[in-house]
Amino acid sequence: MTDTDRCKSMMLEFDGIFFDYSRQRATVDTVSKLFKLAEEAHLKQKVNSMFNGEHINSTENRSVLHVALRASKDATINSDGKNVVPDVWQVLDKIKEFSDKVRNGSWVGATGKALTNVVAIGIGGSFLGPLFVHTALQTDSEASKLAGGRQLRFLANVDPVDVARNISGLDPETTLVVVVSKTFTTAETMLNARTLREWISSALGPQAVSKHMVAVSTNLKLVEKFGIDPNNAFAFWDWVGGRYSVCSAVGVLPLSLQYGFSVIEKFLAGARSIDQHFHSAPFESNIPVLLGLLSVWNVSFLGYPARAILPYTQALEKLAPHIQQVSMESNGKGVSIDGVRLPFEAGEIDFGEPGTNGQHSFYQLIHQGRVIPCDFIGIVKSQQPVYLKDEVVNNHDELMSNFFAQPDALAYGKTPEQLQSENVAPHLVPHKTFTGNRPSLSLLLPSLDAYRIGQLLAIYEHRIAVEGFVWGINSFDQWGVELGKSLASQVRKQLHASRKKGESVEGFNFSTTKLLTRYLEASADVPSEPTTLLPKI
Ligand SMILES: O=P(O)(O)OC[C@H]1O[C@H](O)[C@H](O)[C@@H](O)[C@@H]1O
Repeated sequence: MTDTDRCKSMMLEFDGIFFDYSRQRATVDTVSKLFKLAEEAHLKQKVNSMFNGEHINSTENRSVLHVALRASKDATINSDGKNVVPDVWQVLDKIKEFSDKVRNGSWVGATGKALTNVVAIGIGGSFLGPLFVHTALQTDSEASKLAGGRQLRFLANVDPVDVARNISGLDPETTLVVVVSKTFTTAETMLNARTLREWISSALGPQAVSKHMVAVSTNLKLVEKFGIDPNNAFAFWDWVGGRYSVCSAVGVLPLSLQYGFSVIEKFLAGARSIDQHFHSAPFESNIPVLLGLLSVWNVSFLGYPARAILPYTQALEKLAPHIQQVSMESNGKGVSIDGVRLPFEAGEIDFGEPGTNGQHSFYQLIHQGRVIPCDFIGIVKSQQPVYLKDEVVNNHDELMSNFFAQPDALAYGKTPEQLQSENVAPHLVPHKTFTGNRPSLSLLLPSLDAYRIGQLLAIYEHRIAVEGFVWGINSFDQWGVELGKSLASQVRKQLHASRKKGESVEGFNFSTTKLLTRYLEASADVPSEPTTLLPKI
């Protein structure tokens, strides 16, 4: 087989997305062995089980049906014997109605002013996906026109500095707060929600809360208990994992408030297109399956534990942070789905930055240090073309020159012989040598609008599921986040007891006792009496 034949067989296209994996360290034979591995792992059956609503998240006894969130109205997707699609569309219709009202000014704040600013409070899956999509849409021409005069901000960290940043320059009279939490118990989100409730009610009176705060949750009882009108709550379901929830009200509500429902409907349609492809295409032409198998190849067979996500557009600057959660919370597991300790390491270390910024930061390590398989993501038509008449190329071509050059630099490198023929000083030859043979793959999207963003999201979601299915783990639970939470609540109790009653630090190991004591002593001037203090910025 010639190299051209090999390359040809490692390129494919689906619905406008061009995928080239010819720069992987894999032969055609490797790929067919990976298909055999997928068969051994019952990949096809596992994918079908997911789409059929079986309880594949066995440790939480739940189905995994984020695909139902973007199903068309007439589709049937069952969970526990019930078609969930009508419920999904009932919420989507409610979001459309509510977001239209807020956007056209028929839903106003307590003082009669239109609500032009939205602060979405949420963390983890209730934050990263919506932030990624928002950041990607901000510079899209259609979406940005529809967002004219409106602001969408995200308050995630429990750090009061994040509160200060989020309310800076905002007027409670024109602000709508959307509290987003699947459980409605997450400590960070609930404290931030109480903080912004105070911000609103101290400015406009407690009765203003019903006009200025709405919620997205699976726990509607707790929403009501918090003081949010249940009519202003937008539901989703326990078969939607937090990190897979951007297509539920978690993302659709804040994004529709900012851009209008019609734009977000296109985003859902893009994700749906990939869902259908993933569900039905044979492995050889299935983009998420190939991506997932190649990741397994890189991690488990070649021993490269990390992956760099390198989109060549600033609009995708929040893709890597979102994928970090989807991938690392899903596949960072130590035992198989049956609870048996894995004889290999699952999961992948994900990080990334948009090109070209990353090139001036960590690419040195990728070119000459450790081997990090790279995802290069390029866009054919820029969201914001710029062309200066005296320049050699337009600005997007300049960006894309790097998108095309970097994978070859990684793949082919530069040999000492080449350097010698360029008369490089002998003592510099080892420093200037590039070993090459460093794997990457390229995804080329025709443009970056709501539809393409939906496709990209679903490609990564399904790729990560494929990896988990092949590794034989449960990609849909996250028990590893619990221990830190319970230890934090022990610390919280201690801080309360020490500040209010002067109790000394007890029950912690030597190191934590020392650190806590020092922290308490050095911040003894912090008010311990109940006074309400809000950031002033
Ligand atoms: O949406 P919530 O219930 O507030 O949860 C927010 C986040 O909490 C935890 O950190 C989980 O590990 C995440 O998966 C989840 O997205």
